[in-house]
Amino acid sequence: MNTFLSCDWGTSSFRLRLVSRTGGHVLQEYTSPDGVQQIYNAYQQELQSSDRESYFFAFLNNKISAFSMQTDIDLDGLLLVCSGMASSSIGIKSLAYAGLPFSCSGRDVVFHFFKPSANFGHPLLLVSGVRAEEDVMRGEETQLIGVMAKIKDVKGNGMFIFPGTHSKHVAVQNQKISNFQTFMTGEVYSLMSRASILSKSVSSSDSQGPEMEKAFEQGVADGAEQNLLSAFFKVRAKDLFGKFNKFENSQYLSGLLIGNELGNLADESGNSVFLCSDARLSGYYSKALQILDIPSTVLSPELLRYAAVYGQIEIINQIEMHEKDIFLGCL
Ligand SMILES: O=C(O)C(=O)C[C@@H](O)[C@H](O)CO
Repeated sequence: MNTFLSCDWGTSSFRLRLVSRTGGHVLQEYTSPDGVQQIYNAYQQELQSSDRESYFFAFLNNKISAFSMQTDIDLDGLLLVCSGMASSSIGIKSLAYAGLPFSCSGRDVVFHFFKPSANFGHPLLLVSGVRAEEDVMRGEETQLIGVMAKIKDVKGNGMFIFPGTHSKHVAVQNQKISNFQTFMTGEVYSLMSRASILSKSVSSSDSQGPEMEKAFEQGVADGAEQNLLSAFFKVRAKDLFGKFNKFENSQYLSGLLIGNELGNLADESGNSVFLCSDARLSGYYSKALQILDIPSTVLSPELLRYAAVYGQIEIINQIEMHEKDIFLGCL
């Protein structure tokens, strides 16, 4: 079989794709905000009448049936590959992390293979994450494997930035992850703009303009230079003193956080920086890198959209190469 189902399941998003293994073409796609966190919370509220694995399998069965109806394609028995938070303490099954150094070829991936069962009729390859001394990631390693497979001119060294709820700065040396660091940029933005006193001083908007850009630029510069806990309060002061309106202030807050995150890259001189972002955040991060004078290569947001799919294909290839019989009859 040349097609498989690819699931990139994050804390707050669910992406299911029908993929042709040759060339990595995405034939059909379904996305929803049904992140792992939401399913785990629902499982906990339902008085745990079933075990966690069965609960997640029931959810996946429903999603795959709906996907099959929507596309009018028979998906029965297709291999499902799942990366991201599905292998975490709030996912289908908690898997141990792989350690460092971690090869970007996919060779070092820790995984669990579920044969088709009465509960779930698909063979399932559940991909685990990677741990550092004091940090963890699940999902970004698979995206990085995909990026490295597609970008042939990357020499195998550099700092790879994956913006998001939990932004990752991943250091790669000789095609291996040597270390990484998480920045809670997206999550802190959401908390500060919704749940703190600053919620009264900011309003998000999709519109752009020179004033909005100026506010973002100032935020990036202040965030990179100043103590963040103190800089946060300037958002309130700017509102009270009429220096920025609430839309501009939202850009300023966003700039503060991104500037503070990227300010850490000042020590990276001599190491190439690669921005690995989807379309939603690429503009903000590339602008911030420019403002901070950090030379970087901005990878195409279209490549990042499907990086998890490309990474999963590399992982399948590696597993097939080293554990020949595992997919017998599934692929
Ligand atoms: O492994 C875990 O439990 C995580 O929390 C990893 C998380 O940071 C993802 O990498 C991105 O959200």
